[in-house]
Amino acid sequence: MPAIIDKISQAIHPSASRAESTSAKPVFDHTKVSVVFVLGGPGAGKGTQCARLVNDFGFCHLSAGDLLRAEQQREGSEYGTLIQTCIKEGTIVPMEVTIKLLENAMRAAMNEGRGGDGWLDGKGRFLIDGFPRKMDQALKFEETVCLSSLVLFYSTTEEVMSSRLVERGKTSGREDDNADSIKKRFHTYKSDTMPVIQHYAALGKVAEIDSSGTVEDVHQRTNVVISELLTTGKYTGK
Ligand SMILES: Nc1ncnc2c1ncn2[C@@H]1O[C@H](COP(=O)(O)OP(=O)(O)OP(=O)(O)O)[C@@H](O)[C@H]1O
Ligand SMILES: O=c1ccn([C@@H]2O[C@H](COP(=O)(O)O)[C@@H](O)[C@H]2O)c(=O)[nH]1
Repeated sequence: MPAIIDKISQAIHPSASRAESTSAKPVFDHTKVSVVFVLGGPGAGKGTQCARLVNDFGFCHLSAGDLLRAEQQREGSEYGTLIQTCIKEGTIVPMEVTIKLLENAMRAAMNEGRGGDGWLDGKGRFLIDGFPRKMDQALKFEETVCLSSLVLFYSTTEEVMSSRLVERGKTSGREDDNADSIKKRFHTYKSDTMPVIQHYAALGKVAEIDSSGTVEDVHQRTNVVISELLTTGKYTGK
């Protein structure tokens, strides 16, 4: 592992040993820990639906964007400025930072002693929202942290997403809910994230859900997919 990447890993998670972060096996066993990636364009409704799935199925919801914003705010973080610039410009933060934040958050959730079906006997279930945004992240996360079970892909038009973001921007306080950043985020989504969705689609691991309708409509469609995944261990799309 190059020195700069080692430095980033150690800074974000000082207790992680070098052996741990370079081990050949992923940290979590995917036969026990379910990871569902949640993708879609900016404003497609990922976070909104994840909140519903937490209630319905006891998932732990980890938003990569939220973790990065928290790291940006953390006193003493040496990545604050880097993260702030990437978010404003709609570009992607170096994968080592985001993957380490996700791994740490997953470990913390696994150690919390959560109850319920999905969390007994070393099991866990995670919604990883807004990640992986780029192929390098997808490959590295699955190699080192956990293999994913499914990609929930929320799709709608750019017009719908844009108007939702502009509306959200009136109260969100987010530095990227403005016309200039939104344009840049769409660009990154098309150039970097669409190939990730295509990659998983080729593996038969994508459930595409039209998120143009009401929150409730989208929620119902999502529940059909997740119920099948959790009952049978896979999603067939039938
Ligand atoms: N089906 C829907 N109909 C109308 N508004 C919606 C719907 N789903 C979400 N919204 C609203 O659209 C905005 C964006 O939704 P949300 O934050 O869930 O999107 P997101 O995909 O997580 O966005 P981002 O990637 O930018 O974080 C929010 O203000 C939310 O309340
Ligand atoms: O894996 C990721 C996820 C997010 N980012 C950066 O954060 C912003 C906001 O993400 P949201 O999911 O919309 O909250 C995104 O535009 C990226 O700049 C990232 O770098 N890597």
